[in-house]
Amino acid sequence: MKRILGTAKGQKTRCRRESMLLYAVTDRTWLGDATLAKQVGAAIKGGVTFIQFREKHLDKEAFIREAKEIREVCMNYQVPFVINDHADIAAAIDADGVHVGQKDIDALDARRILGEDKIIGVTARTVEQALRAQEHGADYLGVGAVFQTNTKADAVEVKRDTVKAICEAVDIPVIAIGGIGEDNVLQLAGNGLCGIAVVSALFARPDIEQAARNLKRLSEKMVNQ
Ligand SMILES: Cc1ncc(COP(=O)(O)OP(=O)(O)O)c(N)n1
Ligand SMILES: Cc1nc(C(=O)O)sc1CCOP(=O)(O)O
Repeated sequence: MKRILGTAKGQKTRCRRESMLLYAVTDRTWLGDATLAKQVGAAIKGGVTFIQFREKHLDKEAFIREAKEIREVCMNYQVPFVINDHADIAAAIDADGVHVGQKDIDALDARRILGEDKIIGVTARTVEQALRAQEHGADYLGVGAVFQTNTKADAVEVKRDTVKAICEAVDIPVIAIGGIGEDNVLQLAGNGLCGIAVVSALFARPDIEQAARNLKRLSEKMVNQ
């Protein structure tokens, strides 16, 4: 199947702004009897535009097996698929890219591992981190936590002024993450964000497809307000 993300060298089309509108980060906490592939499928059907596979408690073998399964789902729907933290695994399974934090490998090293065509996302919590990530070849930034969250134990709050300053400082797309839900997404309007990244507002919900539909509509409104 044709990949949507294959680009000529140097072209900045690895990561389209529209793809950043509703970014879903996986989490098995609320799986129940479902499979993650099924949940991700429902999220995409509802309008999710980007998937990050983030699984902190799987051993390497299970991680790779599951990541390959989710990659297939994303390929079928032509939705970008990145792996959290592990650039080597992203390369090994031909994911569309990797998302790395400030405690992970640098974007420069991720680029060396993955090559020119892959997406590299970086977490930034200050303007300095954002500018360095952009200089080092990041394709987009995740900024958070913009609200209180129970999903990431070591999340650190990022103030709204900082979100805005980061969006103004860089040219690459910036998305917000952390505690975002239908009730507060519109509070993020006016900061220059390209979209939102969510975990529990999708995967903890009984109807993931409907939750995605609601969040997509609100995210579009937030970005355009
Ligand atoms: C889109 C997005 N933004 C931020 C993060 C957080 O990354 P990081 O700081 O590396 O923390 P962990 O995800 O590894 O706990 C993210 N994953 N995605
Ligand atoms: C993966 C992640 N990173 C964060 C950060 O602040 O960098 S917060 C977070 C979890 C976001 O989960 P929820 O949408 O359920 O609040």
